[in-house]
Amino acid sequence: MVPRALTIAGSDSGGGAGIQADLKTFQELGAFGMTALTAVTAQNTLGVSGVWPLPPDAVAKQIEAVATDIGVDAAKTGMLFDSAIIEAVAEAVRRHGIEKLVVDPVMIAKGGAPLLKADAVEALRRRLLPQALLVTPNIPEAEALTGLAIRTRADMEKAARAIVAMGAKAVVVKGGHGDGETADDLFYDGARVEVLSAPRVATRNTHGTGCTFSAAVTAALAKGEDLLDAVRIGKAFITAAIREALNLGGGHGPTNHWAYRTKSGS
Ligand SMILES: Nc1ncnc2c1ncn2[C@@H]1O[C@H](COP(=O)(O)OP(=O)(O)OP(=O)(O)O)[C@@H](O)[C@H]1O
Ligand SMILES: Cc1ncc(CO)c(N)n1
Repeated sequence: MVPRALTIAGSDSGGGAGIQADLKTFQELGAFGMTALTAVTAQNTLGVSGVWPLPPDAVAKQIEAVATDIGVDAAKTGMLFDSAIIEAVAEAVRRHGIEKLVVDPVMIAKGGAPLLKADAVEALRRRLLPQALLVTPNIPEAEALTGLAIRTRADMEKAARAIVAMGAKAVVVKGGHGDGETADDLFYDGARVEVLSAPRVATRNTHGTGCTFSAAVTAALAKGEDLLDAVRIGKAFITAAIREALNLGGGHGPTNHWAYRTKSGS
């Protein structure tokens, strides 16, 4: 069987984040990629200059079109923009029985542009998290979801436990925004805590790191990996992509989506 992976996310014209990052990652990992577009952004490495959301019905219809014909082994969500789109996605995921769902709770782009309305955090928490196999917040997103301040490893774990208590089966709180020697992510599935660690790369080319990581986990899940193995594959994929970053644009450049394939083992 061909592994089938769906991304429900926004378009990044710059190609480093959003559905573009997701499709490239799916392809690199040998999963057949499909998309349900939530919004179009005009964006490059310097920032976001425009956002045009799609009607919630258009998002639901895209999910229905692919789920009822091609089938979905695993799906991820990225930029969802507002609570009406979140409601439509939550309902479509439930109706089509998509069980391997990775929720990347995208809120703010690297340059500070909002990709989710402030009043939609509640809808994310109430409607989508209970359906998630995995939620992948960065530290500011974990703080917004839980209301906790996160400074230490113990704080990351406390937030992870709170997110699982909201109904998600598992969570990875990503430590990319820290400043230590290593970029450490904390995994919790209601039973065990695992820290995934990689050397921190000194670079500003980190546009789309979160999208790429969650897409790699989704592709691995579509291929039948179990959850913690899929998260480890995601970590290896993003670490290679950051280490071999492409120096494109004048701001936060994209990661290198082919590095895991071409550089692994080196
Ligand atoms: N400089 C870095 N060196 C190594 N790993 C990093 C670095 N920055 C981020 N990572 C890793 O990349 C993954 C994505 O984490 P990050 O916190 O950057 O996501 P994010 O903020 O959601 O990204 P974005 O919003 O730009 O898509 C995590 O595994 C994190 O540890
Ligand atoms: C469309 C889109 N989704 C997600 C992110 C977060 O990196 C972004 N910058 N743009």
